[in-house]
Amino acid sequence: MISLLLQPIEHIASTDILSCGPETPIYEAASLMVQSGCGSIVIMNTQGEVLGIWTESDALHVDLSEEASYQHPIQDVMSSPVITLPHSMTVHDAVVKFRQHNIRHALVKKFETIIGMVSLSDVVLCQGPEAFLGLKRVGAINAHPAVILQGSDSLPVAVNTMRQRNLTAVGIQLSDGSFGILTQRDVVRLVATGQRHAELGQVCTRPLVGVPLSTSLLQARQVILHHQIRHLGVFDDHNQLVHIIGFREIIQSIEHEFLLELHEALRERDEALLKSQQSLLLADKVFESTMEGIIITDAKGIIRSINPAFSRITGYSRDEAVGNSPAILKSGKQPPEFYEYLWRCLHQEGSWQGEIVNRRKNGLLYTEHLSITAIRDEHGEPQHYVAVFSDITQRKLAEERLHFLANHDALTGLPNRTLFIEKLQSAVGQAKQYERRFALLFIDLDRFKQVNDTLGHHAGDELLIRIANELQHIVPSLSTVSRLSGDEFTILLENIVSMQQVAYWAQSILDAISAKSSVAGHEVFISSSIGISIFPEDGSVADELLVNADTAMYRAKERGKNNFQFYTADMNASAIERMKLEYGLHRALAKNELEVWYQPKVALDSTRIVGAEALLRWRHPEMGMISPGQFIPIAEESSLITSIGEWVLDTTCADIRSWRDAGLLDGRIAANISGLQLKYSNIVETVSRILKKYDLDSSVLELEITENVAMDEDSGMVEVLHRLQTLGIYLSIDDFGTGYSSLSYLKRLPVRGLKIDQSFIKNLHQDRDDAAITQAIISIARSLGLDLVAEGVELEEQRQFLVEKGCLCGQGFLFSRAVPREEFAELLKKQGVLQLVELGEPA
Ligand SMILES: Nc1nc2c(ncn2[C@@H]2O[C@H](COP(=O)(O)O[C@H]3[C@@H](O)[C@H](n4cnc5c(=O)[nH]c(N)nc54)O[C@@H]3COP(=O)(O)O)[C@@H](O)[C@H]2O)c(=O)[nH]1
Repeated sequence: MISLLLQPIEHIASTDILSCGPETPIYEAASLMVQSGCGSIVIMNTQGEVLGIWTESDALHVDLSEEASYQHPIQDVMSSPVITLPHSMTVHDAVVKFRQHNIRHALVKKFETIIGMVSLSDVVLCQGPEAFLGLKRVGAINAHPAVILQGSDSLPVAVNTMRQRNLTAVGIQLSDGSFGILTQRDVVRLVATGQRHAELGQVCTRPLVGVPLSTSLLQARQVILHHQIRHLGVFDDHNQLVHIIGFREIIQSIEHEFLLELHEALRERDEALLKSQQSLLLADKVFESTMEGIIITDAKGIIRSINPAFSRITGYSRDEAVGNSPAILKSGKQPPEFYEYLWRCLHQEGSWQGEIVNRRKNGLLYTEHLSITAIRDEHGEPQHYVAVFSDITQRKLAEERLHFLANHDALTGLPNRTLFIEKLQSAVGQAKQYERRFALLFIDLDRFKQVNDTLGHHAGDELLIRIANELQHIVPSLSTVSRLSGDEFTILLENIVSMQQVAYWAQSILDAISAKSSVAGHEVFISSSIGISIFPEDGSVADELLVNADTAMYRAKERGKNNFQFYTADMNASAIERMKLEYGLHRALAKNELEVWYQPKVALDSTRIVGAEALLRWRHPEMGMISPGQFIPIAEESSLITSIGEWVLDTTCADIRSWRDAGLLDGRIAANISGLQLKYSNIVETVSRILKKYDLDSSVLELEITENVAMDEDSGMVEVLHRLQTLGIYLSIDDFGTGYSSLSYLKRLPVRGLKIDQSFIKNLHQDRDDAAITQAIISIARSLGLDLVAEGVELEEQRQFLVEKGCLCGQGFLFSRAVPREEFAELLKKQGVLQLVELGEPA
């Protein structure tokens, strides 16, 4: 309905307009109306101006009693003024005008020319009144009761009656009982022909076409159209004429329903309009206030509109953007194929979304998340493109930062284990594809833990950062340096051509790391052990290469640290062995698998026992007796040395106590003490506590410290040794001659004895150098006033040589191997109480 109401009135106006001049006599105007079948005539002057209108109902006002009145000019009886409506006015607005002016007709004007006439009936008819007509009965239209005159009544009586009672027709009862009808149109016809006094029975139209009360208005309308008449008689069940209804009444009777419907339709339209206005307003507000930038382009991609967020993000004002292409934002970071794909998506699917790097007006790059949608017309042709984007630069930076943190070591900034494994896997893939070799270097810092423990974690961190920088500078540019954990670093050397080349880099790394450096205000000497595996020889997958480089690194540790080792297949066996030992060592103490054995120290001239060295033994349930030379380094690496060392001291003191109680021992027993134990285990307090525990005097215990440990000037060793000396402990230097003792430093140490290393004793009877060294050590000891013990005396010639040169105390298989405590007790028993003698007193 709405669409019909919104059409212009010229579409429904009737264009058959009858007109006459204002001077036209009434009868002549009536005659024109009768001839043309029109119900009205428009009165115009010669300029074509509308002066008034004369309708069928106006004909009732003609005085039929006076003949001259027919001659009067029409302008005397016309209605004026006439409402004129513009041709483009909507039907809806015309209805409003009809109601405002209480009229049923209006002329339609186009460019000052009257082109037609529109009536309320035209409006109703153009809406298709069938639906309303079908629902209503003729009895329900509230028509006037029929006015019935007699056929013998005169025409003026009928005209007066119709005028006074505002009727469009009256019924005429004829002498034969049938009915005729006189309508306004009949009156016009009679005016046109000049009849004034005729009897109604002569001039009425007969017969009166009638319908019963129950007839629907739709049927009544069809009867009217069928008979080409304008009025119907309505008869009740007793065949009495109750109403006379005309086409106009029929239409008027549904006007009410029609207007109600119209009102409802308009209300709905207004509501819909309001809603759409509100949603437009809302959309407008969203457009203006959203945080997302919005660009609307035409079909050619030219910017037609942008919102404030666009300007905020890009820096381009509305004037700068509108009329331009979004290419003003192009950063050059996306290749042409990217844009080709974007446009293909837009054409095929109507939308695209993704991330894109663009450039702000100030030249800075930013990343945006962009959604573009094509707006198509009803033919599917794109009319506009709407692009909505948000600036995700900060989010991307945060994501990148998170990604970096997840893949890099926070302290050094180097790739961490996760990223290293990725790079290693990728290196394997590349090397396989291009048949190349690469080397994996596994670097572990030696004694880094001590730096941490003694100087604190800040110093440790400082050292790690320095080493990380060092490594990055030293290796070839395409290498990847990573930090796996703590003091473990890896280096991937790609495209290697020879083992010599790898060895060169490994040595360079060792040299760089072992250089003396200052950390947290202290001079530290740090070194490293490097294990190397080569692709493809030492592994075809990342894990295998890493495990093998790690194994080779352990071999480097075993070989005295500060060196590098290439992986070899046999390393695996010893690595597994080592793992087994380490695992077993953890439970050895708890399971009582450790024992302390004793090797006698004898007076070389008399072979009488003058002391003993406590030596640790591990009776492994499966592997049998394991030498301390095998497991002490593992204990040192895994920090087990502290508890094991303490257990040795406790067991030794317990044995001393029992031998003293048995009256077997009145002398001194030596125990070995590891450098780590000395530095990090509160050795002074431990020794003091254990002596107290067994109620022993400190003079019964000797501690042997290896030469290298004793010479470590930077570790605070001297202070510990002094404290032990203060406690009354006898200190001696083990393996003397293998290290690099500075005699002046040695002189300052609170040691009382030297033990000549067995490597010199072994061949002294046949090697002049060893004999000379041994003799030199004996001289040094003498000049420094130190006791001497020769270790590893296996032959009589060795014993004699030593006695001759003045070394009077020795230890070796010539006299006894290390034996279990019970056996040692037996040895003591055989020769009586062990006296404390000044061993090896220089001659
Ligand atoms: N920190 C600790 N170190 C310890 C402890 N117990 C032993 N050790 C050290 O282990 C290394 C190996 O010791 P071991 O296998 O017991 O060998 C000792 C002797 O059995 C051996 N020896 C003695 N005489 C001879 C000989 O005539 N020939 C020969 N081939 N070997 C002989 O020498 C080792 C004693 O060496 P040393 O300590 O240098 O006097 C060794 O370094 C031990 O120090 C422990 O409890 N803690």
